[in-house]
Amino acid sequence: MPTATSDADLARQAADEAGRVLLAVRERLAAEGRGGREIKDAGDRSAQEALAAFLAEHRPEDAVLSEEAADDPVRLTSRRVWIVDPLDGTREFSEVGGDGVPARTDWAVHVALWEDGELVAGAVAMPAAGTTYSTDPAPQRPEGAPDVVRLAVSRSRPPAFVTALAEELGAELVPMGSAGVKATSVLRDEADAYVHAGGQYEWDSAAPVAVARAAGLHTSRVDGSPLVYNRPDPTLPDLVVARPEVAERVLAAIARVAARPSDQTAPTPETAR
Ligand SMILES: Nc1ncnc2c1ncn2[C@@H]1O[C@H](COP(=O)(O)O)[C@@H](OP(=O)(O)O)[C@H]1O
Ligand SMILES: [Mg+2]
Repeated sequence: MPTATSDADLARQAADEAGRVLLAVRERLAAEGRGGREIKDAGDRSAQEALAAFLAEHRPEDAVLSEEAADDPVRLTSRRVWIVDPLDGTREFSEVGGDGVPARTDWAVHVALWEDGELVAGAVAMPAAGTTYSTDPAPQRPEGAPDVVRLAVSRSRPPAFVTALAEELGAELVPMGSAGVKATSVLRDEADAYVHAGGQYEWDSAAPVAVARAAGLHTSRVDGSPLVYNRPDPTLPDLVVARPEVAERVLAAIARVAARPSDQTAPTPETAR
């Protein structure tokens, strides 16, 4: 159905729709006493179905690259490609508390639009927190330079490189799940930067990076080079999202850690591609 809805609004609507589905699925399965694996799988599947149906209805001409769908090579010759992660922070989504009630809010739905070489719109929904960020209207960012940098880091598998970076910077680590939650934690003033290395895919960072850029945050690879999307190989193993006031400091510290000759924690040429 053709509409006059902007791509940014559509991204937000799509992420919110998948978020509603995810909340309902999680509540139902947790009430039935199902385990983490079942909740993960049902979440991935139902959010993928919701996003695929939504995009097919509203933007039928566009290609889609999704974590949860087979990679269709048509995206490599398409002008417009939606890059989506139906459920980011799958582990946190599936965690149920001792009382049998799911409690974690650090998981997200990512919906980004790539057009002619650039990310042009996107949304990151945090359904359990009742918050959705989109590129338009752009979120506000906190301003000012902190004395002690707070680095958002994976709560389940913090990369050794980021632990070494925190020591180099004298930074505090703030653990949480989901790449989208970590990137937007800078907007919530819970962290000043999100640095990741060692493995990720385009869908993990496309929407978070689109939203972060719209808010005026620094975004790049760990070597400072630009993040490039819709490549034949969707591997995109590292990134930096940072308040502009700390970006130079963080990138300089990353370079020092990476330059340590015997440091096994530095991103290798492969992971820092
Ligand atoms: N070394 C690695 N290799 C591949 N993917 C990784 C990774 N480290 C983190 N990720 C992905 O990045 C997202 C955020 O992870 P984390 O919360 O640990 O920081 C997760 O996405 P999914 O939940 O969509 O699988 C996770 O799978
Ligand atoms: Mg992901």
